[in-house]
Amino acid sequence: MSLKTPEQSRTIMTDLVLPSETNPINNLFGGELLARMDRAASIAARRHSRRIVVTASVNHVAFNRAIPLGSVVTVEAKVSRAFKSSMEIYIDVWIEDRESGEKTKANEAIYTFVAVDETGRPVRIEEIQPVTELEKERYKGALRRKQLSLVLAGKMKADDATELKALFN
Ligand SMILES: CCCCCCCCCCCCCCCC(=O)SCCNC(=O)CCNC(=O)[C@H](O)C(C)(C)COP(=O)(O)OP(=O)(O)OC[C@H]1O[C@@H](n2cnc3c(N)ncnc32)[C@H](O)[C@@H]1OP(=O)(O)O
Repeated sequence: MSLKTPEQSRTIMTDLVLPSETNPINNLFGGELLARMDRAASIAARRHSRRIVVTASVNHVAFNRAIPLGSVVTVEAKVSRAFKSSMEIYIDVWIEDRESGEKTKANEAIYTFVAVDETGRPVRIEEIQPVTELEKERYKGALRRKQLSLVLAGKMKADDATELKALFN
């Protein structure tokens, strides 16, 4: 049987920015965006694993562009790599120009989800096979990012993070 692809987990959520979701300078609250990304990522993780999933870590968030009130925001999440029970989810955030409809990349983030059983214990999941160049690039970097996240969380010794250390050699 062929492996699942990142495309099969792709989850797209499009929504508006309402006044109750903005900060005093009329841009989307960072926390609101984090919640939207968490929701999209959890569905992508679930689509890949078909199991209960929990957020284990927010590995990276870049708020590169403020998102103004009234914007149409699209959050696109895909599993970039599946390990034993954990999955890296890559999230791209786009805003749409009201006149032209053209989409501009506003932010991106990387989350880690873990598939668990009904008692919360991690369970084995299927591997994933990247197809496009971007998917292959994200797949390749995912082990390094997993090791960095584990080192920062105090769950791995820096000495054991071989893939991460290779960056500096
Ligand atoms: C079907 C389509 C339509 C679907 C339509 C419905 C969709 C409906 C979806 C609803 C989805 C709701 C989504 C709610 C999302 C929350 O909001 S969950 C709430 C927030 N999160 C939590 O409460 C999680 C609390 N933490 C835990 O339960 C445990 O720490 C964890 C995450 C299960 C890990 O447990 P653990 O004992 O550390 O287990 P351990 O074996 O050491 O690690 C397990 C894996 O996690 C990795 N890991 C652990 N910590 C980290 C870390 N900091 N960084 C990176 N990796 C880590 C390990 O490396 C390991 O990876 P693998 O090598 O197995 O791949």
